Amino acid sequence: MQTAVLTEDLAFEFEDRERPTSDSDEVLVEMTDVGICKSDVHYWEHGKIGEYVVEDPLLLGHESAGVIAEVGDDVEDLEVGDRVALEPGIVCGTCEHCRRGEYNLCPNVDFMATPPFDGAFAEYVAWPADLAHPLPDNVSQVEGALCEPFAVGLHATRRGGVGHGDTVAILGGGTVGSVTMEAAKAAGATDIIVGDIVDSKLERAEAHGADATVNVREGDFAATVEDYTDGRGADVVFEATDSEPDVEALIDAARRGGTVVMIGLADEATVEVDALEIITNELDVLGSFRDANRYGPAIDLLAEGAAEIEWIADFTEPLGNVQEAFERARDDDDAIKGMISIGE
Ligand SMILES: NC(=O)C1=CN([C@@H]2O[C@H](COP(=O)(O)OP(=O)(O)OC[C@H]3O[C@@H](n4cnc5c(N)ncnc54)[C@H](O)[C@@H]3O)[C@@H](O)[C@H]2O)C=CC1
Ligand SMILES: CC(=O)[C@H](N)C(=O)O
Repeated sequence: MQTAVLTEDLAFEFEDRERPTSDSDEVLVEMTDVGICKSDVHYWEHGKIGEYVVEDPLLLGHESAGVIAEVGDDVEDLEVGDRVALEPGIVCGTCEHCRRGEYNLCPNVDFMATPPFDGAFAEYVAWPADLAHPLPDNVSQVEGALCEPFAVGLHATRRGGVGHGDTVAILGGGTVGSVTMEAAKAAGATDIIVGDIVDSKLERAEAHGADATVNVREGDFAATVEDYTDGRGADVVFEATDSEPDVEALIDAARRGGTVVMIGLADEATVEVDALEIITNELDVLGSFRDANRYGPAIDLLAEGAAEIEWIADFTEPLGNVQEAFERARDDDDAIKGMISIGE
């Protein structure tokens, strides 16, 4: 089968690899669509994210969907031909976090496209059946692949306790900011303010439900939220940029007793914070990492039309054009999400 491998020298090479077979609890999936995550772009450009270093050839891609080609002997609920979204983290199931249901925090996770674990830039992937989520007829393969970031947004809005009638402010209008906006709307938020540094991202956010936007290179995020809310502040504020987090702006944008949820993973994230502002305004400041048990809700919301996410996908390239696709994902500020189609 064809694969696109990121070599130790950070170049893409096409490698013919043996097609995997499914173990008894696995399905073999013929991949169709894989999103390019900014973490994939980061590995390609820099060879590492934190402690994770590309030391051996690696398949990138962890936002993926495909069609089942083979079913392991012990798999009961899935059939050949089923269209599925693949949840990318294989967890141990026995650590404290797995047992608490917060398996996104499992320290023993094998996560696709995170060294040394291969991702989905391959024609076939053998994957645990319980992480292969069937897609209803009205949920597309692209939406299936984008369930991964959408699940991140659903987890973050759940962490933040977004509820009916809430005002939500989101700093960052890229993939994570956009899916968080969709998740917040689905959770009942009625007022959404988005900040970014790229005008086209703000226009896209407005077209899909943002009530107010601000380019934070020209205007002030917290002041915009304050103006929109007549001085009250937002119930829940999300950090979804890839830059050093402007924690003061996030705190200032939250109402007294409100919540700040940090999602973005900046290279440089050590910041000064006025703890008194957090204490005297009784703010909840929370982190949000990946997701646990959000694929089911993600697929249900898409199937019911309660959320739309396909609009974040701007361009699609075949696996053979992976280099060009990554260059565009890196260079085109107007594009939110690039997709790789496999098997074309
Ligand atoms: N905590 C988690 O579970 C996850 C975290 N992430 C992280 O979230 C961050 C965002 O990821 P994506 O949305 O995929 O990236 P992205 O590149 O699609 O979006 C980032 C957005 O932030 C904007 N931005 C950059 N600097 C800004 C600033 N100073 N103020 C306002 N906006 C600014 C950019 O213009 C862009 O629209 C990354 O750091 C990524 O690693 C991604 C997935 C899961
Ligand atoms: C941090 C990322 O971008 C990625 N989705 C991951 O969960 O590793």
